[in-house]
Amino acid sequence: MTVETPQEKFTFQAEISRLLHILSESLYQNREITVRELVSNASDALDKLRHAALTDTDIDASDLLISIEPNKDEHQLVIRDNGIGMTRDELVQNLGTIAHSGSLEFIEKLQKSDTKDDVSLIGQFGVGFYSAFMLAERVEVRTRSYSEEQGWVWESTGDGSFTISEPAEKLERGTEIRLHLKKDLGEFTDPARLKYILRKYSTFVPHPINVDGEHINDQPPIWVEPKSSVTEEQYQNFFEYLTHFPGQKAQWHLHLTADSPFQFHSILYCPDANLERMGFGKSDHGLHLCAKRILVQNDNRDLLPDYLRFLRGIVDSADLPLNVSREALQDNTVFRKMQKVITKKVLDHLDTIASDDSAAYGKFYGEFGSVLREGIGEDFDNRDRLAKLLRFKSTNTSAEDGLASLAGYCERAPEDQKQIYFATGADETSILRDPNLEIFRERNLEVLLLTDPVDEYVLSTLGEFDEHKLVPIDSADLELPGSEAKDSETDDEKKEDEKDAADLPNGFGTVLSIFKEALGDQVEDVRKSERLTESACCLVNAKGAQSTTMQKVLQVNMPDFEMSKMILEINPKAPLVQRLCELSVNDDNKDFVRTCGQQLYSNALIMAGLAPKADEMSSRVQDFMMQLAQQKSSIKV
Ligand SMILES: Nc1ncnc2c1ncn2[C@@H]1O[C@H](COP(=O)(O)OP(=O)(O)OP(=O)(O)O)[C@@H](O)[C@H]1O
Repeated sequence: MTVETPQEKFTFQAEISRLLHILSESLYQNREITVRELVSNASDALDKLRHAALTDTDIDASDLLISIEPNKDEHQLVIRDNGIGMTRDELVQNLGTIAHSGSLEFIEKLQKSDTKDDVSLIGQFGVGFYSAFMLAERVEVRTRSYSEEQGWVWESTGDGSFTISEPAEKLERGTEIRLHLKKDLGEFTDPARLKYILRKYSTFVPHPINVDGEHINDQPPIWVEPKSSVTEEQYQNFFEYLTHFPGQKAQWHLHLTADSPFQFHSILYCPDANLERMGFGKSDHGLHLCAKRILVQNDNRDLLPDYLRFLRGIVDSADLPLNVSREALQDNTVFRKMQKVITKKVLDHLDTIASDDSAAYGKFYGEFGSVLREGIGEDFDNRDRLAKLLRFKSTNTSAEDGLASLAGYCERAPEDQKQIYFATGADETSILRDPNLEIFRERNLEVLLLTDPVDEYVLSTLGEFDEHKLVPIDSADLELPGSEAKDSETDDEKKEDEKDAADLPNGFGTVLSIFKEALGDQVEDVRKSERLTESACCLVNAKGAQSTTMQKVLQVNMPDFEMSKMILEINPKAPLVQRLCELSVNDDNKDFVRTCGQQLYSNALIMAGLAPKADEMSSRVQDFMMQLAQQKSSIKV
């Protein structure tokens, strides 16, 4: 037995203590993931050493190896690598604090959930090492950095603190993780069981893995193989290897090979679920970037635009320099061309799915549409292509799988329809109650239903699609098919218009002017509505103004933002309005009509999701109730 002296004691960062507590209590059954995580760290350490050797010829990066040594008698499992190793400071930093931004969210999520499924995600959040405490009651790390002669021993029982000491013996370069296994976990000393686990999760590790001296991973790098020779199982295994997510299937994958003008091989995967939607923060994973099969970066986020950040995979190119910094890579011409080509190929692939299998595309869009649509604002060159990939709910029930594309919308629209109409609101039910929709319903015109303000932002950024202007239904800019070109109206149509004007109830003009006077500068205007068929009134945004939903979002985010004044539209066919017109001939009713105007405006505000002045409205409604109550009789007949 070796004796280490002296020991220095450290406390784990609070978040790590929380994580260790959760992991040690976790009932999660799939403890195999610990082996995967530790082997993955060992592989990273070998990659780092090989990378360092590119610039430092004194480093011997030959015979890199990961060895797994089970010890039944001692009830221990050792995972050893001859990689980059860690200095004392690196040990304190790397195995005592949280380095990755996403990991705090992961821990918070674990605390809230019953941890059953979420633990399997541990490797995605840069805290994989700590999974060692799911298997071990005590963990010992013996390590020596390639950059120094002195080695170090890190030790912890996962109870809130760890110690660091100098080993008695001289350590080889690299890292050894010794797991003193929990009592009931003897299976992790069984070589057959370990080989099974490693073949399942670590078969694509690009360095040899030995179990008790036997080399067990001989999987060829499938991305450089011809597509026809790669099986679905290999694609699936590689996806699991890349994502550290056992059992999750990719929605689709794209295997790309190019020889000119530059050479590259790539496999890109679209995961099944979007973790960002599940409450984890913005995904910060990247692609594995290799040059001639040697890993250059394992989280490259520059090769794909941000709006495709959900894709996972590998890109391997003989034309990329091996030894470059992130910044230098950005300036590399081949790299920039590769960005364009890969983005184009992904968009081509999405086009194909969208046209060949709308159900599959609907599933994809449901998960990742919220990320993809960011591209409309970010990627000017591909904006038109991205616009074709957008999907929305729509009032047209025959739209593909409940989601409508802009192209499909334009095909279905009458030929003289020059605009694409959209309605916005907190949810579909409240949008469908919007009185502004009445005319569209009556004339059977399709309206896109937007429940996420980001969609409205996307459509306003887009401006138009296929020569159709994108217009919110509560806009004064609305042009309905058939309502333009008054000059070319036939005599019959002109007569119809005149008849309409003559049909206006007597006193309508008086009612409008009483309303205008009552509302003063609270509104931009009060006018006759062409869009209402049933409701008495609605609010419309003045020409050029943003929609109400958009303005509400701006108001929440910018305290100084002032909503623009709206136009109150009155429906002359509504029975209440007609009665007010009759009453308006008698001057004695003027006050009553005025109060009705104020109340109609309050109602319209509520329907538009805006708040009327609560005190004024409640006393007004109370007065109305009083008037009605006084007309009732208390005598029982
Ligand atoms: N075998 C090892 N050799 C050298 N350094 C290691 C080794 N294992 C862990 N480390 C260091 O500890 C850090 C924390 O490891 P952990 O598994 O918790 O997260 P990570 O590996 O950084 O995350 P990710 O798996 O997302 O890359 C690593 O980044 C690395 O610097």
